[in-house]
Amino acid sequence: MFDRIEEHEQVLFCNDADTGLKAIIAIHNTTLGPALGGCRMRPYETVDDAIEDVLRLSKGMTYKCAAADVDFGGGKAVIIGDPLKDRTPELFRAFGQFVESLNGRFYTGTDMGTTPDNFVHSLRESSCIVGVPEEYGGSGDSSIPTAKGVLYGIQATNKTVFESEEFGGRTYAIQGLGKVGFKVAEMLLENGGDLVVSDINRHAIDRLIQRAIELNRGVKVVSGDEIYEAEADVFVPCALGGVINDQTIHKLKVRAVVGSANNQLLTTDHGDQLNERGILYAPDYIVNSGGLIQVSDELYSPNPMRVLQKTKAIYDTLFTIFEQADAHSISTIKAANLFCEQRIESRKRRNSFFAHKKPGKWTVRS
Ligand SMILES: NC(=O)C1=CN([C@@H]2O[C@H](COP(=O)(O)OP(=O)(O)OC[C@H]3O[C@@H](n4cnc5c(N)ncnc54)[C@H](O)[C@@H]3O)[C@@H](O)[C@H]2O)C=CC1
Ligand SMILES: O=C(O)CCC(=O)C(=O)O
Repeated sequence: MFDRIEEHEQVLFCNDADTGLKAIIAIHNTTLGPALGGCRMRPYETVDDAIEDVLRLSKGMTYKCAAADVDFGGGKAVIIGDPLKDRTPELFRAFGQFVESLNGRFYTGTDMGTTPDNFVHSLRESSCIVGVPEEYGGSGDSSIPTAKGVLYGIQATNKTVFESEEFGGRTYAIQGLGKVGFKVAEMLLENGGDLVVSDINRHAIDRLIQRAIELNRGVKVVSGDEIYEAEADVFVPCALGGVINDQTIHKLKVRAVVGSANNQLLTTDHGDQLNERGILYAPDYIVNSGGLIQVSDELYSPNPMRVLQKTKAIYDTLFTIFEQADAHSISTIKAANLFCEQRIESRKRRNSFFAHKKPGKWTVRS
């Protein structure tokens, strides 16, 4: 196990027989601050799959925090269970108790399979819960800034590939129409984009079709694997990770990949392969950092305008990464990783300098 967790600082297995909670919390790196990352719920086939997912996701958060320049480090949690059946208040309370046991080393909120309402129950047990509804003192649904960030990412990518940041006149293949994907799809439709979409949940598809009718637009629905070979300009993965892999990469007909899904590339090599195929990859953890930007901003008094301003920076950060990749003839994911690793390294000195006791620095809610 120690070989497997490599550079991760801590992995906590949480087991509560009464509520059926089986969760894993992984803290990857706390150089920049306490770990922060959402909690995913999935009916993982094996515990091994859950471990793999939480290790990859928490590492991604370390890079995401560095890219977004926030005072948090990388962590993430996964709950092994079916979001359609197992999301009981008791289970989320038990989860909150485990989060609290980490004594401020880990902050969490929503991710795939969970909603802000679920964490209202965790909040009864822990002060380290972010992104709960405004009426509970949180910053609310973090998928809203995440989706806006994806739109900024698409603009920057369109400008680089098509020399115009306009959304209209282009076709987007969106995989996953959940909290983030639906909002992205809706905004693209509103701005003249054409859509090819897929989701394993029929209800999610029907909801988008309904919205398209309201907007006097149409959407093309494809099933499962067909999304990879869709005739589109941009692939927008908004569901699971690892979707750019040996089986899918040769199917892509798009000129760019920009989406919210965490860990879209199965390996860094797949970033090189996209590069070789002339497909511009906008690194996931930069594009999807809007939610992190919002929840990390809970350190300060609420200000949605400030969050929007910080989310807009995704556009500029992407240009910096595209330029660095170009200048050094490396893939965009390698350029992004280097950018983040240098930022973490430069902060080590700052964070090791003892100034004075700052009890409030990471107090999200007193
Ligand atoms: N919620 C947020 O603010 C953030 C989400 N992300 C990432 O974005 C992705 C989506 O997150 P959410 O929208 O919050 O999740 P969600 O659980 O609300 O939605 C996911 C959607 O993907 C669909 N889906 C699952 N497997 C699929 C497949 N094989 N093909 C097509 N559709 C499939 C589900 O049916 C669901 O509609 C995840 O990878 C998540 O980690 C990243 C940053 C922040
Ligand atoms: O969006 C959130 O609530 C936290 C950030 C996160 O987990 C993510 O960006 O994947």
